[in-house]
Amino acid sequence: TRSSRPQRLLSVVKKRAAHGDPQSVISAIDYFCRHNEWAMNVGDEKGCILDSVVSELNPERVLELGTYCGYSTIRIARILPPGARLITLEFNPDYAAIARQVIAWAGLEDKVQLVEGASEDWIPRIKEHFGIETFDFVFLDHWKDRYLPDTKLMEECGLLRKGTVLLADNVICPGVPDYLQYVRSSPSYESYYFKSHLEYTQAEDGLEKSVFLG
Ligand SMILES: Cn1cnc(CNC(=O)c2cc(-c3ccc(F)cc3)cc(O)c2O)c1
Ligand SMILES: [Mg+2]
Repeated sequence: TRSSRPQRLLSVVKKRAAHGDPQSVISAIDYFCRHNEWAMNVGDEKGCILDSVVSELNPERVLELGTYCGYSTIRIARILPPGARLITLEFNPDYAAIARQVIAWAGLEDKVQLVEGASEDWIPRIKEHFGIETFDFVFLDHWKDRYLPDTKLMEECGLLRKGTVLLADNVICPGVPDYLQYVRSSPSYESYYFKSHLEYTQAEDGLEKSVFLG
């Protein structure tokens, strides 16, 4: 049977990118998705915004919701300070299996822990399972109808502290209207919209950066 899109992405990475070189993995995926086959990675344009938010914050503890093929996982992990850790949750086992190989090809497996399962099942267990108090940075890129309930769940589980930065992908396309309304109207958040484009296209999309005020 035909290979899957994530399998095709992994084979491009192995063919075009240098083992242990995260930037070459990022470039190989972006080239393929722009010239051969679109895929729902955060992409190069929004990826540069992600890079700037992460490098300004220099987070020690990072949570990513929605791994897909690991593209944003390696974008973040490649610029984390030594000793920093990224936990990434992926519901789909096929995506997770590909992502593990992409992360390993980039040589970043020591900074990343990929966990398979539903975010609502894992979020309440992160503290005791990973020995983590709170997160410094959270990247939301999973199912769009889970952004708001999972954000409320992270608040309830005490995983956010004064100053924790949430960065949400796709706030325009496909869109997360309930999440946007919440973080923009809640007194517990200070939000900012980075206008950009849907990965590899000219359609509008953007990232919403929301600082938790406690
Ligand atoms: C199945 N699945 C596993 N994870 C997820 C969560 N991600 C998305 O849904 C997602 C979707 C799109 C997108 C798709 C079609 C379209 F026409 C326009 C945009 C872009 C993204 O950046 C995304 O993150 C979905
Ligand atoms: Mg996305």
